[in-house]
Amino acid sequence: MEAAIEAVGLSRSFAGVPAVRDANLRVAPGEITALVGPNGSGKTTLMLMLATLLRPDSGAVRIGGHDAVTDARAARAALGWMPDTLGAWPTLTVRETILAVCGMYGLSGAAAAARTGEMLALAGLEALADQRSNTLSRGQKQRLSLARALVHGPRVLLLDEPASGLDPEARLTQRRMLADLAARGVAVLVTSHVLDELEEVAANVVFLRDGRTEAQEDVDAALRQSTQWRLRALDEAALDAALGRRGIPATRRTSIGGAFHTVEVANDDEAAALLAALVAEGVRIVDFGPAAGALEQAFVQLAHRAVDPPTPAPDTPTPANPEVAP
Ligand SMILES: Nc1ncnc2c1ncn2[C@@H]1O[C@H](COP(=O)(O)OP(=O)(O)OP(=O)(O)O)[C@@H](O)[C@H]1O
Repeated sequence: MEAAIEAVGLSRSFAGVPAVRDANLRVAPGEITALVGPNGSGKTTLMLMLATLLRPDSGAVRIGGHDAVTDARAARAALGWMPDTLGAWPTLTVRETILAVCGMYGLSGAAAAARTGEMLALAGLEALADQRSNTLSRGQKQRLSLARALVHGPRVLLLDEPASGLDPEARLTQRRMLADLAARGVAVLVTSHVLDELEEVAANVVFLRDGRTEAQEDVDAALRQSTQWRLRALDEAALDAALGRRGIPATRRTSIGGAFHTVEVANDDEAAALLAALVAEGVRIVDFGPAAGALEQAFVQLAHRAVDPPTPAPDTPTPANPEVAP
């Protein structure tokens, strides 16, 4: 199947300092892929190139089958872009903002009004429709930003930190919306630092470190290796004794949900064997799983692997702001 989003050997430097280096990724239609990496690893720079808003120094980008550099207009028609800050017209109301975006995509009159109504309902912004966009809360701005990205029914969605500023219920609604769009064939690439939530919604992960995409087999290996596991038993003393007999050091912690133990486990096989052994010994386990999400543990592991020293790229212009591709 042809990829909906494809980057091959993508690089971009600022003032000779590489921000993205030889990055590769591929997202199929109907897939949600998480783009994760430490602060400054190049996620936004990569997203801007995919969104046709920043010209790559080298490499190729295809969006919905269109070359994002030589056929930016077609690529833009295929994609919806949600930046990490709204950047809307401050004097326009929420409704006027969406109507203006409808106009950019060639919708006017009754068709634009109908589409705007749909977008307001989708984003839960009907009650705020006549409020000026610069008076919205951060979370409300995020909802408007997503509505704006969806106006033209794009087959590709690029979302930079879409959940930032949203309350838990709005995050849940957004995750359901993304899953729904993916089920209808939309390819979604999403960045976030809230990895537990990404893990729930994304089927694949691309890890960016120091501007480079990590090899998929390294990411998969890191995801399989959850070192800290969390256990809770009905009888804490019985659990302590069973772990002691097996010579497994455990740390007791307390949380809002009650006390639990954490142990070091080398991999999923070892975790499964430990659970089977404890149950066989009659320890009544009520909670057993990775102490933090697998994605979060993989992130920490990948982020701390040895890094190559940064190499200056050949001379490149220094833009004050990201340069907009024509
Ligand atoms: N317009 C610019 N001019 C100069 N340097 C830039 C520019 N944009 C980004 N950079 C640099 O490129 C690197 C990657 O930045 P980028 O914003 O892409 O990272 P990020 O992974 O999105 O970070 P975060 O998680 O903090 O949002 C950083 O070192 C940043 O300082």
